[in-house]
Amino acid sequence: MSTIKIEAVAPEASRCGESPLWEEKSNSLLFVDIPGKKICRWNSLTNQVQEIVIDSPATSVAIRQCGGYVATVGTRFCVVNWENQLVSDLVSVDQDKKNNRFNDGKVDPAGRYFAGTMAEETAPAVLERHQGSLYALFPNGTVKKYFDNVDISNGLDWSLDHKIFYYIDSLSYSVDAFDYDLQTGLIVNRRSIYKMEKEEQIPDGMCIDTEGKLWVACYNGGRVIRIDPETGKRLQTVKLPTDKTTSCCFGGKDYSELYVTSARDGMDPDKLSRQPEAGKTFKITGLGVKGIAPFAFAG
Ligand SMILES: O=C(O)[C@H](O)[C@@H](O)[C@H](O)[C@H](O)CO
Ligand SMILES: [Zn+2]
Repeated sequence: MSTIKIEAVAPEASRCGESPLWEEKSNSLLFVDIPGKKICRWNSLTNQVQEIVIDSPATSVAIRQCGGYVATVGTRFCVVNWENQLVSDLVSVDQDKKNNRFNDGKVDPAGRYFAGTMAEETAPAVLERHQGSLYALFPNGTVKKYFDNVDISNGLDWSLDHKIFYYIDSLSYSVDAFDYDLQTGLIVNRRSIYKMEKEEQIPDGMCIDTEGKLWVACYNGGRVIRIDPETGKRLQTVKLPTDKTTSCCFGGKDYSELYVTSARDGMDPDKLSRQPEAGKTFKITGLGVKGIAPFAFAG
């Protein structure tokens, strides 16, 4: 039995850290600070953080096959050139919805960049409902809209055999699954595979491990949970030292460390003084499970 250890990494706290992503070649963890309008890259070897500050909320980041990164910023899919700190627009969505922005995003095993939108919040989880949609940017530059009527488009990932797409619309308090067609990127047959328990609060970001189990960050729940998508059972709970845990990804050597982002925005001063690490990114070791490398955008 291994011992689980949790430590905050990356010196600075984010207002709302999100979209952690391990980049093997730089031994780094990328993540965003949504209201901080930043894309951050923490080098695990030097403990240094580099960041790119943008003009709109940066909500997710992904590796690009041909070099550099792609990101969702405001309602735009963008290309990020880290060397010269340039962020350039590829394509916009939700142009009729001025109060919308992207939220979580991730690249599928065929190199398509999936990301969903939501109305901007006035406070955490307080927003005009049903304004969001789920999109994907295909490698040929076209954008496909899958469905609308989303409250807070959040965690997403694919099963190890690439036949299932997992998806979270936070205010449904459910983790959902669709049948996935890797060839076409089409999703059908939506169903719920896990309903959150009361103390688990709001499902946010998620990632899959090498056993095909899902790790879900519980916003306001201060934990990540491991669920079995086949049985709908929770297998494990790992509590973190702060309540607003937002997302998770595996990284580090052999993808054996779980990185968890968190937020401090929306916490009252009393809570903040009791949870001084709010907004930090945490590294969990000793879980005894591993994750998989992120897929890179193929466009
Ligand atoms: O991190 C995100 O996905 C959202 O952008 C956040 O604002 C929170 O998750 C949300 O407030 C929880 O409901
Ligand atoms: Zn999220």
